[in-house]
Amino acid sequence: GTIRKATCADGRTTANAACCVLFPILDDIQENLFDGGECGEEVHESLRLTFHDAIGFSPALTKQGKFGGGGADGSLITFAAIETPFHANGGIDDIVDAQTPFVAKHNISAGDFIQFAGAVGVSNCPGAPRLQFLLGRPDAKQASPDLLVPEPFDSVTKILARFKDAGFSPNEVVALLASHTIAAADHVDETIPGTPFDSTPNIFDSQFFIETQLKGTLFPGTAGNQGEAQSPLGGEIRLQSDADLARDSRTACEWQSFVNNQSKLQNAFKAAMAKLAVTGQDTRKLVDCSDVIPVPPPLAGSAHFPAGLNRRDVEQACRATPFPTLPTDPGPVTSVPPVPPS
Ligand code: HEM
Ligand SMILES: [Ca+2]
Ligand SMILES: [Mn+2]
Repeated sequence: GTIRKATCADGRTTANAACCVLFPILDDIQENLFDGGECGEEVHESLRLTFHDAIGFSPALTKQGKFGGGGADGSLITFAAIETPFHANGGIDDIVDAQTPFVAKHNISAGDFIQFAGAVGVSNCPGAPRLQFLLGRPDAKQASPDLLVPEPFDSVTKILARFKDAGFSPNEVVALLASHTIAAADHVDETIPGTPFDSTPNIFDSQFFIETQLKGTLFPGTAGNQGEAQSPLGGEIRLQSDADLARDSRTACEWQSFVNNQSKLQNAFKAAMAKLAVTGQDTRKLVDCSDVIPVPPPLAGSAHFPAGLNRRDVEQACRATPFPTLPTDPGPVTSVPPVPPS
């Protein structure tokens, strides 16, 4: 049949007239939440929020006759008073507080807003895929139960079991963790807020998968923090869970496969995020508004070992395939600067 496009009030077009409501929200959040279209702190936190909202979904609990959570239903905003104090949600109150006025101001459910803001935010990051966005999640009726969000001190077995319960395979877990390429931690080591997980926290590249495979040699701040492992670079922080997933036989080869393979990285993250964003939702009732999401800028830079490090620093964990050959960044060993708060 003919593809009929809707022309919205401001002249922009989208596949479905129901999606027109999103353009004013897009403009508002780009300007007033993401500081004019940056891939910075608010984008990183908005992406983390898509996960913490969606993963509140447990068919295993439902089977026991308990409420298993509504998944990507906006409960983290609607029932913020209950969910933000959960231990694994540490620090999430910042972005919940920042997003709540936008939900109130626009005619959109909290569940839709969280996933829309995540998809728009990711589009500001060079090298990212253009994420899918479906519109129409109903309001959450109940808060998520506690203990469904993975912790950085959980074992690989526990993490994979939690994701399996929510519907995700080990390969999908690894793909979702590409999110940590545009990420920093404020609360793992409270003395060094804004410390990134890779050397390029504003670029959606494979440096996270390279740098997590390097031998850990230092703590960027204090030692002894729960859920932290040694990192290979000053100014960079490593989660115990990321260190373990990079080295576990169930996940190591998939982890390594993203190194210097931008198209696989983009496709796998896009597919896994499409699934995450509708966790617990009836997709037959949602409208595809993906064409409202901006096209991300292309990748800037290419895969490399950070200055001073090379393949001898790799802790090879995938037995099937050798680590890809990469150049070392020229120049003296440097320390990664923090993600500025804004
Ligand atoms: C094994 C699963 C995971 C664990 C244990 C985990 C743990 C963490 C921790 C501890 C932080 C630091 C929070 C802080 O101190 O500020 C963090 C940050 C982040 N996480 Fe994860 N995470 C996991 C999976 C995911 C997934 C699936 C996504 C998204 C799809 C995600 C997106 C992010 C982002 C974007 C940040 C950075 C937030 C910021 O820069 O403010 N994480 N994660
Ligand atoms: Ca990066
Ligand atoms: Mn942060």
